[in-house]
Amino acid sequence: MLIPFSVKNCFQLLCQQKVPTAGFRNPATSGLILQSISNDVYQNLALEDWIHDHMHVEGKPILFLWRNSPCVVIGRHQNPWQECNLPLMRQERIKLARRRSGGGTVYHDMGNINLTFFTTKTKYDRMENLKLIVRALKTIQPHLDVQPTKKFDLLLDGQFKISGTASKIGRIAAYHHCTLLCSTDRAALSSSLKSPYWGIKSNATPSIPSVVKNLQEKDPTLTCEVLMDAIATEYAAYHQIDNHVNLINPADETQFPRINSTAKELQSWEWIYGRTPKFSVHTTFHVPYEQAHLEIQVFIDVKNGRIETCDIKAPDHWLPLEIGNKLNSSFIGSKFCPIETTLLTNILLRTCPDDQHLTSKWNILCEKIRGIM
Ligand SMILES: Nc1ncnc2c1ncn2[C@@H]1O[C@H](COP(=O)(O)OC(=O)CCCC[C@@H]2CCSS2)[C@@H](O)[C@H]1O
Repeated sequence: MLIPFSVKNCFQLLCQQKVPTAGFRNPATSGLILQSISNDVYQNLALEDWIHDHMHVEGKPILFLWRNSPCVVIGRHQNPWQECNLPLMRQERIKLARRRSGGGTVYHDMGNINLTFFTTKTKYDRMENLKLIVRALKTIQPHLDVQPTKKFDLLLDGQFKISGTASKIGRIAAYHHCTLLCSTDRAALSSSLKSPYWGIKSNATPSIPSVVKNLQEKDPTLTCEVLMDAIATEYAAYHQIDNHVNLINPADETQFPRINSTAKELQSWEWIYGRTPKFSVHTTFHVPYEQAHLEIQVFIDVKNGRIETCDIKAPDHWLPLEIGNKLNSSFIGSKFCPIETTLLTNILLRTCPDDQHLTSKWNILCEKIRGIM
């Protein structure tokens, strides 16, 4: 059920903005500036969905400002194993999120500002939004050299990426969202976006890596607060609205009915990993054997994040064929995920002969397989 912005629920207060007395403008075309009080990527992405789904034909343009605790956000049609360093992210508790818009992978933390420009489909204009950001930057620091590119990045000094863009266009509404690097941890950004896996083949959208820089490295006065304030002021001036920034809580169901179930869906394994386009892995492991090494080949097809076919080719004398086959078939249908693999292989090991040699080989092999997940 679509709940219009202006009725009883949620944005009642926010939507009842006064139209300037002498103005001829329709209140529906004025605008609204929102800022999230949450730093949870799933809640903030859910709010984007909510606004997108509830925006009607006459909808006001909305600017939504939000920041997240450390996370990596992949595009709708991407493969997280190809795009990021999942073991490192698990270790450092960097969340992984899949957004609804297409495009590449970016890293967020509290030093990165996200801006979402909601409009009707007809008013959607990414270049106009980027120019607005550039104007805002110039009001604080007139000498900054920031230019939008053809792919809608923002470049500082003609070479450093400070902003990346993605968008979603619906039947009625559309949004353009982009990042703005202010004081992000660049070491965490580059290590999180370096995949340790190899041998993956897929048709997933690849990211386009760039050399990035923070605005604060150029000018230490450019804090996130200063930047958000300047952008809100510029947005207000452009739309001739009050520059009041409305703080909102994206977990508040009295304002955004049913939003928490969207956040939960965005956080689910099925959405984050399960939506990965079909891919295959062909890799080789080396395991110790009689003072040397022995080669094991692995072929795995993954569909909807689950193993569709698995062929682990280990020499017979190292792993009895029967056990290898058991392992291959037990993987079918299971999640391409280290936790699930641990559970599965522990159960399976109990059905194998109680042989210390075999157990240690099994553990080595399973560790290697977990390493590609
Ligand atoms: N935060 C951030 N900002 C700008 N550029 C980044 C960032 N993190 C990584 N990168 C660089 O961009 C490339 C990927 O560029 P690529 O062009 O492939 O992808 C994008 O730009 C997508 C932007 C999505 C913006 C959304 C807005 C709200 S939710 S996410 C990556 O390899 C890094 O080199």
